[in-house]
Amino acid sequence: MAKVSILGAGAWGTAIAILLGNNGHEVTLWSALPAEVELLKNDRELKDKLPGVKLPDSVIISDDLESSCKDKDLIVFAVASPYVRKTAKMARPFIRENQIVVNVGKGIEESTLDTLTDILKEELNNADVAVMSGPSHAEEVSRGIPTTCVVGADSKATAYFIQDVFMSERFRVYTSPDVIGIELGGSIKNVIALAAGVADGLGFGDNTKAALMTRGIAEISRLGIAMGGKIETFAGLSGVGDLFVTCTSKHSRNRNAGYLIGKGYTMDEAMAEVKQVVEGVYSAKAALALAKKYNVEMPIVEQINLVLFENKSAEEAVADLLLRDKRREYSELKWNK
Ligand SMILES: NC(=O)C1=CN([C@@H]2O[C@H](COP(=O)(O)OP(=O)(O)OC[C@H]3O[C@@H](n4cnc5c(N)ncnc54)[C@H](O)[C@@H]3O)[C@@H](O)[C@H]2O)C=CC1
Ligand SMILES: O=C(CO)COP(=O)(O)O
Repeated sequence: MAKVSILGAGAWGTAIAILLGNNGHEVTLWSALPAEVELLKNDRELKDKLPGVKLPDSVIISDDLESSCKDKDLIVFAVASPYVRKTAKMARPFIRENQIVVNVGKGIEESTLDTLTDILKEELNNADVAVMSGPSHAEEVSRGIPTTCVVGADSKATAYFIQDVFMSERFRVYTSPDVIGIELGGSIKNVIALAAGVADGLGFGDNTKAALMTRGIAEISRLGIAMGGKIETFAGLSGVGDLFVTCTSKHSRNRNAGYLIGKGYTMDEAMAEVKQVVEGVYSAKAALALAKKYNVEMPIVEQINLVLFENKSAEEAVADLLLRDKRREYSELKWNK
């Protein structure tokens, strides 16, 4: 059994603590937020986000970062993306050489365009940093609903180790060397899910949703490949898999925020209503900046940025998407005559 610490005790960190506690590991769940620590210590349950699911008795709740990081086989970063760098800086003095760390958050830092594994590699410079992602809502993982994810790591040994720690009869883990592809799939699907939610809020139908998802994965793949990701990853769990779940699930924070925006809420009102982190809002500008940097067309990402940050009406954005210049579905496919 492994000694594991989870940094970040929101919905996802807590669901992972439940999974790994039930897998028989020695688990510590740490948070920087005193209210979160207090709540979990008192109730052994994240009542507002995962009601009715208790933490296993063995899981230790902590607000002490030093002891949480000391002598651990694995450190899981489950922090909302805007706080990953800050948390990594705080943890840095306590991270030993070659410490295995896995990011399970999904986002891109707006100011640097770094992925979350980039940030962890920079801030924890002696650590062995990996990523785990896939279609995995905390609400379902915490209840033992069958789920699959993929772990990306630079070394096979690290990927296999993390796979062993997480695998259970209800949580299947695949491995991959494509760290950047997994990071981008997980982050940018949130931006597409906002658009899918907007379409739902406007009262559009399944055709619209399927169009956004299909053209959305085309955008994600184009950017991901330009940045060194592999096409297979975007057809996999951290590509279409996560896009499907985020664009369609009642649990999705991004889809639900988009839905409210489609109904006429402002971005801030929608985020306040959803209450939990809406990562797509933080990643939208970064995705657009990456598209420009890598000279890749991302029209859905472009339009959702205009809706979120430039007050463009959602109806107008949809019309502009449909009336873009005519083109082939995939420019790589050519006629012989
Ligand atoms: N909720 C889910 O089903 C899943 C979430 N994720 C990803 O995991 C990450 C965390 O998501 P959730 O747990 O859902 O979010 P959440 O909103 O429930 O919790 C975010 C957590 O970030 C930390 N945090 C917030 N403000 C902070 C601050 N000022 N300083 C330091 N830490 C702070 C806290 O521990 C907080 O609970 C996100 O990147 C999300 O995309 C990935 C897979 C599933
Ligand atoms: O990434 C997630 C599930 O895989 C969670 O994000 P959403 O809540 O927006 O779907």
